[in-house]
Amino acid sequence: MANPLRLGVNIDHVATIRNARGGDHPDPVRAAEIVSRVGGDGITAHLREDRRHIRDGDLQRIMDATDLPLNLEMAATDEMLEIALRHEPHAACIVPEKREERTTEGGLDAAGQHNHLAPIVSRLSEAGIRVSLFIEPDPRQIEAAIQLKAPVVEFHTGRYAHHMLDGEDALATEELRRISDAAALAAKNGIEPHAGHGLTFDNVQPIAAIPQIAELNIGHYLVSEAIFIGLEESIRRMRALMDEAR
Ligand SMILES: CC(=O)[C@@H](O)[C@H](O)COP(=O)(O)O
Ligand SMILES: NCC(=O)COP(=O)(O)O
Repeated sequence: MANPLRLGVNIDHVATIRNARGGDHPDPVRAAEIVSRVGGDGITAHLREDRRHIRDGDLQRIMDATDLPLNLEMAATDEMLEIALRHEPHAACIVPEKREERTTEGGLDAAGQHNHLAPIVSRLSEAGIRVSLFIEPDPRQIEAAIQLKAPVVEFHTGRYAHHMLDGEDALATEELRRISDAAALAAKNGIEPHAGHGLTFDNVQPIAAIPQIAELNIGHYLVSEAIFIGLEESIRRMRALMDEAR
């Protein structure tokens, strides 16, 4: 039997809705509690430099509210390193960040930033935080992850998701093959492959079927569907689709 596939639920966009009115509602902590209740395997939250969704105070409240592991997505900056070391989440996923972007547009250039990333990865690892690098499914970036001694990589599935959405089947298949090959290469080198970004009920199964992938992190779509079917049902359906694909 293939390895079980974990579902990390990204609750950023609960906070996006909260921040639209500046108050406390809806509270991402309540979302984290629901994730825990319906069998999600972890919480993912991205503390952006501009705090457009998750805020500093959310991190400790999320960690206090549930026993689920927190995967903190963070840019490779001194500020974020200090925050991660203070909170000591289960995992830290280093992501590229541009203030003007609407969402995380691509993977981290781990290959081009070795000297900048190396001390950050070391400090997080020394603190017992499991480091993940959010990268494109590219052998060059996997080689960089090996050099950096990152135990985990998360492949950015945004390109695949866009091709699926636009009905570009051949391009989607090609990107799926890149992700599948990259997962095999990472696993062969002792790195645990994860994947995420832009995954939906319609496109999740081919990614979930890649046997080496151990975890999917999914957020925007789950929160969007929650408006219509509730967060519990949204997570349950995603979980069922993932299990079926496996
Ligand atoms: C890194 C990543 O993919 C997630 O953090 C997710 O997309 C939600 O955050 P943004 O939409 O702010 O990028
Ligand atoms: N790292 C990807 C993630 O956490 C969720 O991305 P999305 O589902 O919000 O696009």
